[in-house]
Amino acid sequence: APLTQPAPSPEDAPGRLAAVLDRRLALGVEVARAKWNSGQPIQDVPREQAVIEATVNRATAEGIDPALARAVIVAQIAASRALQESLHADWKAAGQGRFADALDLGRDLRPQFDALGSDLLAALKDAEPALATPAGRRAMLEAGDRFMALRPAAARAAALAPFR
Ligand SMILES: O=C(O)C(=O)C[C@]1(C(=O)O)C=C[C@@H](O)C=C1
Repeated sequence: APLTQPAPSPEDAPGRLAAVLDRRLALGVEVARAKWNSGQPIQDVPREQAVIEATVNRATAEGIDPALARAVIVAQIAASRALQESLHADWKAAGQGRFADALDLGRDLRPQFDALGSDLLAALKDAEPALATPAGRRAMLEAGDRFMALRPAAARAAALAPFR
């Protein structure tokens, strides 16, 4: 997020959730760089299934509506894919070479996704009551547009689809 982005206030649960969603997209940028170097496909279906299953199981254990948790994580994975595809298209058009400083997907990045998953569920649990109301969903969409303003439009739209 840009340095000018105000931090969400403690009582702003949709803002906190939007901030976590933007951090997840920031990880997607790093994944896009790793996969650009390795030539690995952007989509990894077994990994997606594992992330979704872990999220739904933990949500259930923590008293979060599992259907909400599933919809949110499925949307964030779609957003990450859209972001990575957009970046690869840009890099292809620009004739971008290999990145000298990309992180390692398995060793560095997937553990960061797993760690961020805890923050995502904590923020989702706090935002859950607001998200049950039209005003809360509106606040979520506004916060998402602000926090993800600099991400590709397709990624932002996919990330926010469950709140429309
Ligand atoms: O872990 C990866 O390989 C990613 O690209 C991240 C991610 C995700 O959002 O969790 C997105 C797309 C892949 O299909 C699998 C998982």
